[in-house]
Amino acid sequence: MQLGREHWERAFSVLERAFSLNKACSIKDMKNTFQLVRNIIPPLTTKKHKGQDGRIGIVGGCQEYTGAPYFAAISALKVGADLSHVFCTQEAAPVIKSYSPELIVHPVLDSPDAVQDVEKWLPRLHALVVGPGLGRDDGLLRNVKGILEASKARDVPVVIDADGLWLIAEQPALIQGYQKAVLTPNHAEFRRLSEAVLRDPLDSSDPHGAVLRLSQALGNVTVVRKGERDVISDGRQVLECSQEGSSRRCGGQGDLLSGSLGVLVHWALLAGPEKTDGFSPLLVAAFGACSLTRQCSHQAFQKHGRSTTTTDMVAEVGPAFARLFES
Ligand SMILES: NC(=O)C1=CN([C@@H]2O[C@H](COP(=O)(O)OP(=O)(O)OC[C@H]3O[C@@H](n4cnc5c(N)ncnc54)[C@H](O)[C@@H]3O)[C@@H](O)[C@H]2O)[C@@H](O)CC1
Ligand SMILES: Nc1ncnc2c1ncn2[C@@H]1O[C@H](COP(=O)(O)OP(=O)(O)OP(=O)(O)O)[C@@H](O)[C@H]1O
Ligand SMILES: [Mg+2]
Repeated sequence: MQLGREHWERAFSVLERAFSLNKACSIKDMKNTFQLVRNIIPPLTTKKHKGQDGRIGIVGGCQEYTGAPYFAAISALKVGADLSHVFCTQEAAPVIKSYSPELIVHPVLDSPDAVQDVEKWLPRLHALVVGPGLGRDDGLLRNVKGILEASKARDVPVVIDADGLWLIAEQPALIQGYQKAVLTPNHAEFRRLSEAVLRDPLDSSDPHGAVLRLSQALGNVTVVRKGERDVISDGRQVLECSQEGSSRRCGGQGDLLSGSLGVLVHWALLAGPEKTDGFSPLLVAAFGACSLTRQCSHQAFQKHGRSTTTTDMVAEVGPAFARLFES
C-alpha cells in the first residue's frame, strides 16, 4: 500500500516528539530507534507453534490487588505473546481467572512451596514480570526473593515493577549486576530506590543523570523512570520517550507498560544486538513499551476523555502497536 505525504508528516512529528538521546540527536537517529523496535518484532508466519512468540509469567496478585496482574498479563497477550501466566496468592486466583479465560492462573504465591512451584515453570517461560499487585506482605516478599534468585540462576529475563521494586529497595543485592533485568519505577518508586541505593537525597534538577547513576550503581541494570517523560538508561546511554500520551493518570497504566515490556524484552534478546544496531536490546525494548503505553493512553483518551480507564487502553494495544511499529 502506498503511504501518502500526510502519513509521513504525521509519523515524522510523532518521531520528533518521541525520542531524544542525551538531548543531541538527529532526525535520522529518531527514525532509527522506532526502526530498531520494528527490527525486533518477530514476523507472523504459518510455520510457528504455540508459545514461540512468547510465554510470559507475571508474579503478583494478592487480596488487595487483582487488577494490576490482570492488566500486565492481558497486555502481554495483546502485544503478541502466545501464553500469559499469573502466579498469585490463592484467594486472588479465582478473581483474576474470572476477568479473562485467556490467562493461565497459578494460586501458588502464598504456599509454603511457592518457590519450587514457580521454579518448575521457569524453563517454559521467556520472561517474568515481578511485582504488579504483589503487595508488601513479608512472607510473600520472601517467596519472591527466592523466585528472583531462581530466575537469575536460569538466566530468565525479569522486569521488576511496583512492589517488586519495594523488595529491591530493601535488598538491592538481589538484582545487582543482573544484565537481564529491567526496573520500571514510577515517581515514588524511583525516589525510594534511588535513595536506598545511592544513599543520597534525589537530585531533581538532573533527571537523565539520576537514572544514569542509579543504573550504574546497580551494575548496569536497565532502569525506566516513568513520568511526564520516560527516561531509560542502561548506565551507558540514556533515552527519553515523550511520545504523546494523555493527561489521565488512572491506575494500571504502569501495569500495561510492564506486561508489554515482558514480551518486548524477550523479542529483543532473541533478535540480539545485530538487530538493535549497537544499542542494548533492553533499551530498545523499553523504548518500545514506553511509546506503546503512551500511544494507548493517547488513543483511549481521544475516545473516552476524562472517563478513560486502563481497560480502555488495553483495547488500544493492537491499533497503537500497528500504528507505531507496523505502518
Ligand atoms: N487495579 C489494581 O489492582 C492496581 C493495583 N496497583 C498496585 O498497587 C500497589 C501499590 O502501587 P503504587 O503505585 O500505588 O505505589 P505506592 O504505594 O508506592 O504509592 C505511590 C504513591 O506515589 C504517588 N505518586 C505517583 N506519582 C507521583 C508524582 N509524580 N508525584 C508525587 N506523588 C506521586 C501516588 O499517588 C501514590 O500515593 C502495587 O502493587 C501496584 O501494582 C497499581 O498498579 C494500580 C492498579
Ligand atoms: N505526567 C505524565 N504525563 C504523561 N504520561 C505520563 C505521566 N506520568 C506517567 N505517564 C505515563 O503513564 C504510564 C504509567 O506511568 P505511572 O507513573 O502512572 O506508573 P505507575 O504509577 O506505576 O502506574 P500503575 O498505576 O499501573 O502502578 C507510563 O507510560 C508513563 O509514561
Ligand atoms: Mg505501578
